[in-house]
Amino acid sequence: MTPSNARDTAQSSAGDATRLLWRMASPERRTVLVGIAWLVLAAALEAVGPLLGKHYIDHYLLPGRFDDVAGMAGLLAALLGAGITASVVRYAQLTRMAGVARNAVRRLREQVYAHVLALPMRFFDTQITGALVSRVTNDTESVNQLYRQVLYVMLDSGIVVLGALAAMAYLDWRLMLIVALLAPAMVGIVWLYQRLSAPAVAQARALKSDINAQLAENLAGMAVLQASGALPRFGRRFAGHNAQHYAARMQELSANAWLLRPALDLLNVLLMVALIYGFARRELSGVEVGLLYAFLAYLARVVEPLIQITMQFGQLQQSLVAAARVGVLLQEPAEAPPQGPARIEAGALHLDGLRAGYGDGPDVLHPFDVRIPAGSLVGLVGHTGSGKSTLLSLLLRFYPPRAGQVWVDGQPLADLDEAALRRDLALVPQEPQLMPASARDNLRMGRMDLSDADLEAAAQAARLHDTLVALPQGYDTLLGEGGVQLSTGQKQLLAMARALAGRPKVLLLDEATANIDSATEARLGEALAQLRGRVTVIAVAHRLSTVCDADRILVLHHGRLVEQGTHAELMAVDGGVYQRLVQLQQLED
Ligand SMILES: Nc1ncnc2c1ncn2[C@@H]1O[C@H](COP(=O)(O)OP(=O)(O)OP(=O)(O)O)[C@@H](O)[C@H]1O
Repeated sequence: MTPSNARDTAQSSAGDATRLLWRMASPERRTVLVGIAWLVLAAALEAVGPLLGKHYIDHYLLPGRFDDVAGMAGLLAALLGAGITASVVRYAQLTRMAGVARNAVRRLREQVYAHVLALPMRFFDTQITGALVSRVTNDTESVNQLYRQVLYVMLDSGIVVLGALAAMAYLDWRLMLIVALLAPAMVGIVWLYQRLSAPAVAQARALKSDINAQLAENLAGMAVLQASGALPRFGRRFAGHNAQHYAARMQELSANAWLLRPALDLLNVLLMVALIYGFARRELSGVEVGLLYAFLAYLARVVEPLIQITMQFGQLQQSLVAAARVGVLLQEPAEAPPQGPARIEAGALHLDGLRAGYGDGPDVLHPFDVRIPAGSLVGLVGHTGSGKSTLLSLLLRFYPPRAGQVWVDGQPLADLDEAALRRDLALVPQEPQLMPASARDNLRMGRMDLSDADLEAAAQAARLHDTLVALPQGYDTLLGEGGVQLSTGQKQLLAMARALAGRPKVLLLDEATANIDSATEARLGEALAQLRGRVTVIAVAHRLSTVCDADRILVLHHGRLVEQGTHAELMAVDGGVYQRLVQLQQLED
């Protein structure tokens, strides 16, 4: 992000960020309003202090009326009572505001998480995982700081300042006006500070997200990094980002160091001089000594909170940028859930003139018309990059087609209820993912309607049961990060069992047997054969032995359906793409 871009982001989004914060806190609007009312009361009680002091000077100290013990004791009791009550009220309210802040951030984080998970797959094509994680964790935490500052320091200090100014106006409004000059001066300082620091803050935030992204990317690809000897190059890239982050933070800190506390301290001294000058021009009678005391006491109550407020602007700036980044993520359009059929009854598919591509790129799948009867086994083959996975992605509704439609049992796939789609259409992906959880939980994947017997039956069918039973705690052994690591082939079997456990109507296999030895593959073939007639299976395979007894094989070439038929029919096409693929594979073997 260039500095000017960063400044635009920071400034244009401050309003959006404020609206977002208000929305998140709005369920507790009443608590905030009641809290403000109590804080006003606390400020009023505190403002009474110097008035009582003035009364003591004017009525007891200067006239020497020390014999009125009862009066002085009353005064002292009033002073103590006001001070203690103000402290208790403030403590209670600030604790209550902290609860509001934490609740608002909890709500925000839940909303961001749910929103991100509901975003269409194409969104993730352009996102870097670490940067997204940074938004959901760091940025929302920074928003918490914002609430704390707005609700605690700014609100509380603002009310104290107003209380002190009101008391000064009651005593002498002309002298109060001299003190009130501090407010526009402070606004000027903060404005200047924001202009100087906003771009640096936004830039530092974006760079921090880059740093997180690089770290996440490196950790995920550690084996490749180490094997390719790329560590020094990545180290230099990391150091580069880190140095830029340091420079951006230093730029912001130097604006902070010059403008916030020192500038206000200077203003404080100037005000003090102005006030004393104001008093010097008046006749210093006995009454005026009490007034001078009260004014100096109130001046401290105006200046210190104002310093507190301005000191917060550095953090405020960062938090606003973070809130804006979270806001942008929340504005990312999610798709409305379709309201169509709630089940896939049979699993008959009709691929009707599908055209597909990514972003603004060219079409990678060109229209063809294929009807797949329910319960049949269909092989999908073709060279690398021919569009096989793209076709599966359309069936999974990860991307909408540019034209055409998939029909499931005569209903548009696009209308199928989301839960039904995910339950009745299962995928065994090319790269199976294990969660850091037990084998059982990895099989169940949150589907609480599946019994242990269902899971074990699926593991039996996927030829994984014996492997799992042999683990230290059997099905309860922790797998994945920090647990037992399965081999790539075993992971594929687990992904297969996971898919079978839900008893899908349509099963998509994306190179599901690529890492499995021939003996296991043959046994899996038997398991798949048992699904015949009950489950529609579409199997993408490079290893053609997997699909040679399929009911039909679809051959894709540069995104076009160029051949289809049984293995025997396709082998009979002299010079055909399928025949060549088989011959090439025989040569490799
Ligand atoms: N997320 C994506 N963004 C942009 N282009 C993509 C994306 N995924 C695939 N492509 C492009 O679409 C084309 C088809 O890719 P696809 O993954 O469907 O091929 P495939 O037949 O499954 O290949 P393989 O056998 O290697 O898995 C390729 O040219 C690929 O570069």
